[in-house]
Parts: sequence; structure tokens; C-alpha cells
Amino acid sequence: MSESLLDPVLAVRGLRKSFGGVHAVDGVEFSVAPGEFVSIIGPNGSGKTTTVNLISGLLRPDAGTVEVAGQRLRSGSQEAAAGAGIARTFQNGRVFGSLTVRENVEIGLHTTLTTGRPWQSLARFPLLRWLPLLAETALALVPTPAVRAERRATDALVDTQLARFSERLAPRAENNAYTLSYANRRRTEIARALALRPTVLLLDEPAAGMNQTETAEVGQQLAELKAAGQTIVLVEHKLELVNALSDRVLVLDEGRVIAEGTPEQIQNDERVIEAYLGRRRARTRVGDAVAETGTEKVTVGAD
Ligand SMILES: Nc1ncnc2c1ncn2[C@@H]1O[C@H](COP(=O)(O)OP(=O)(O)OP(=O)(O)O)[C@@H](O)[C@H]1O
Repeated sequence: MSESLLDPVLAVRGLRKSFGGVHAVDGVEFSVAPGEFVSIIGPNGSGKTTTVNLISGLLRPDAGTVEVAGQRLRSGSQEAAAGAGIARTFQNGRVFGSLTVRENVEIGLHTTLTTGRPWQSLARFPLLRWLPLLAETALALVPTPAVRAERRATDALVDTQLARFSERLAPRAENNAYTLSYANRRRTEIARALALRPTVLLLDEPAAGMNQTETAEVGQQLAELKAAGQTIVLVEHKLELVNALSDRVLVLDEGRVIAEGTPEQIQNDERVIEAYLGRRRARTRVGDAVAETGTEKVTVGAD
């Protein structure tokens, strides 16, 4: 899909972020069209995760803007990003071990509840913060019909997401997350992000640490999401996954976009071979464990 045909659903302009003397993100610009699958690749430390952190409001940029469907987001606000429809997963996976799988998925929906969480606008005022909490507790103890209806809708949404991962998550819905395998924790995190029915789904290395079979399964699920029209930004080291799924690939190096194009264009780009693949080969020679992931063979179903 060509980005220019449709108004972008995500537009990132002039994004910069430094940590001390390190220019982690140094003027990153790109946009994503509705339904487009864009991957961000680059050597270790090239600024991929920082870019995702800036888009999702986890970090405040030193400069630059993020727009979702033409609306500029408040800088450094996870709430604003989530409210605009950005959902993300984390590189290392973040689930709450002592909550069940179902609760872990549901927790992402908490901010979207309306009837069960009245007066949320008052939470901004320190002196009145207790009022919405009190109302929420009262409604949890004695739910109104509207609260019960919202509860049922939430349960259905969670069930839909768990069903997406069929035998992996659905039978484990009531198990505590600490009992899950690593791959299932990562699946739980993706299910949580999807439950928000995001405008843009940001995935930070969803297949990291997974074996070949598990990686292929993630690839299949991403292919299905893409076929369903979900807009996705994927940060990934596993190039087989990137090449199989992406409409467009951005290559970062030292905080800058050094190349952009289809997977085929990227694979033949001299700058990429030099900055990314060249370095990868050099690292592989000295036994860099991370670099090895890029050489794995992954088969992903067609969309
Ligand atoms: N919180 C932080 N404090 C200091 N430096 C940071 C911080 N976060 C990132 N950096 C630095 O910013 C640069 C970009 O890091 P980032 O994690 O965004 O890269 P990356 O491309 O995601 O790397 P990887 O592929 O290893 O995950 C690196 O030099 C990193 O050390």
C-alpha cells in the first residue's frame, strides 16, 4: 500500500531525544497510512526503542511532534497516546505475574471504561482525586445495570482476544501469569494491546527470545492482523519476519532514518548493507548473540 494515497494515521516529525551526550533519536520523521505495516530495523542502539517510547508517550521528546489522525499528541503523555488509539508492547514483555491472564488483558481496558469509572476528569485535581476513586469503588460493590452491561462487553472483548491465541491463552485464562511460558507472556501482552482496538499498534520485538516455531506463529498472527486492516509499526531484528510482513521498512542508524522503502529496496540499499548488515556480519564473526537472530529462517503465511 502506498503511503501517499491516504492521509497518514501516524505522523512523526523531527523527533529528537538525547541522553546526556548520546543522540538516541536525531530528527526521525516518518508517517504511516491506515492499514499499513511499517517495520523499523537497525543495529543495536540505533534508536528504535527510544522512537517507540517517544511515540507512545513513555518519554518526552527534546523536539518534534507525533500526530495521530491529524491530531497532535501532548508530548510525553502515555495517557494522551493511549487516548488517541496508540497501543504498544514492550521489548522485554510486561505482564503482571500475580494477575491472571484474563486480568492482564483486561487491565489495558481499564482506562476506556466509562460507566464503571465516573468523574475521571476530576482525577486531575489533587484535592478532588478521591471522588472518582470513591465512585468507582461504590459501583464495583453495587453495580448498576449500565455497569453490568459494560462488564459484559469487556468480558466479551477479552474473550475475543484470548480466542485469537486459541489453545495458547484461552485454556490458561484463569491461570496466574507467572505460570506462563515466556512465549505465552508475550502473547498475553499482545492480546492486552489488541483489546484496546488500537488505531496504531506498536510492537517492540514481539518475537525476541522466541524459537523458530514460536516466531513463525507470531508472524502468522501479525499477517492475520495485517489482513484485517490493523495499522502496525513493528520494531524487529528478525529480518525474515520483517521481509515477509512489511509494506515499508525504515532503517535507523545512530538515531537517524538512513533508508526507507519496500523490503526488496532495503535489502539492496548500499547504506543499509554498510550500516546494518555489514555490522551484523562483523558482529556475527565475533559471536554476537543478538546478531544471530537475524539469520533465522522464518516462514510467514501470506496475507
Ligand atoms: N534511558 C536511557 N538512558 C541513557 N541512554 C539511553 C537510554 N535509553 C536509550 N539510551 C541510549 O540511546 C541509544 C538508543 O537506544 P535504543 O534502545 O533506542 O536503541 P535500539 O535501536 O532500540 O537498540 P536495541 O536493538 O539494542 O534494542 C543507545 O545508545 C542507548 O544506550
